[in-house]
Amino acid sequence: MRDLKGLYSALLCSFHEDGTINEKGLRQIIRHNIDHNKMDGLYVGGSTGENFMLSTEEKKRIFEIAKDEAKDDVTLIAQVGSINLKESIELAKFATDLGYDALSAVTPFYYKFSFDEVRHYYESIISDVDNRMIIYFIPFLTGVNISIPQFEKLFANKKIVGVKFTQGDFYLLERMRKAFPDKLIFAGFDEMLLPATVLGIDGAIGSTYNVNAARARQIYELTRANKISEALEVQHITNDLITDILDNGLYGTIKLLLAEQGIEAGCCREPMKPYTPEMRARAKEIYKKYF
Ligand SMILES: CC(=O)N[C@H](C=O)[C@@H](O)[C@H](O)[C@H](O)CO
Ligand SMILES: CC(=O)C(=O)O
Repeated sequence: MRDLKGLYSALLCSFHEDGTINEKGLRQIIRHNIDHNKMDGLYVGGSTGENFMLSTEEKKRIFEIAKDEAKDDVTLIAQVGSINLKESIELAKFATDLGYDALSAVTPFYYKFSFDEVRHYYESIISDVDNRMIIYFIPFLTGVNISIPQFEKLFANKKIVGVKFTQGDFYLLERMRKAFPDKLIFAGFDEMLLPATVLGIDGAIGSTYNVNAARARQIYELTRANKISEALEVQHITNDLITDILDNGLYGTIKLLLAEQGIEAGCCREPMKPYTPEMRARAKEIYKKYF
C-alpha cells in the first residue's frame, strides 16, 4: 500500500466556455503538477475541482482522466463526498476500481445532519470498498463541525485513516495531533502551511500548489528542518500571492496563472462567473509580480 504522506495539489479542472470538460487542458494540468510541480500526489474531485457543480458522469470522467494521465507516478486521492449518499457510494467503488490510493469525502452539508448521520454516511461509503478514507473537514464552507470525541468515534473504523483539516484553529489541530498520533492529518489552508507543519501534520492538500508548488515545498521542507525564519520568509511571499489571488477570484485566477505558463487551464464552471477583462489583466500582473 502506498504511503499517503506528502504534498498534494487539489486538482483544478479545465472547462470550455460552454462548461464542458476540456480534457486536453485537464491532462496538461495533471502533467504540470507531476512533471513541473513535483507534487507527491493529486487530490481529485475536491472543491478546487469545482466538483460540487458536476454530474456523476462528469465526476467519473475526471477520475478516469486523472488516473489515465498520472498512472502510478504520484499518489491519487479521490474526493467522492456529496449529499447524495448513493452517488458517493457509487463513486467510491468507481475510484477504487480505477486504482485510487485513497478516498476522501466532504462532510455531508446543507442540511443540519446529526453526528450519527454523519457517521452513518462515512461508514456507508467505505463498507463495501477495500480502500482508505480521509475525512474532508472544511467547516467554513460546510458549516459542519466535528469534535475530538466525535473524530475518535469515526477513527475507530480502521479504514478511516486521516483527515484533511481545512481549519484555522491551531488549538484544535494540536489537540488532534496529540489525540491521534497514528492518523494522517493533512493541512488544507495553504496560507498556514508553516504553523501547521510545526504542529506535526503528515502533509498538505491545496489549490494554490497548482501554481505555487516550489514555494510550498520550500516552506514544508524548511519548517521540517527547523529553519523557521527562512520558511517564514517564503510563507510571507506566498501569502502576499494568495491574498492577491483571493482578491481576484480564487480558482479562476489560478487557472489564468497556469494559462500564462502555456497550460490550457480554461474557464470555471457556472454559476462561477466568466473572466472579465479586468480579471485577466490583474492575473497577468500577479504573474509578473510573483513568477
Ligand atoms: C476551499 C479551498 O479551496 N480550500 C483549499 C484546500 O482545502 C485551500 O487550498 C485554499 O484554496 C487556499 O488555502 C486559499 O485559501
Ligand atoms: C483542497 C481543496 O481545495 C479541495 O478540496 O479541492
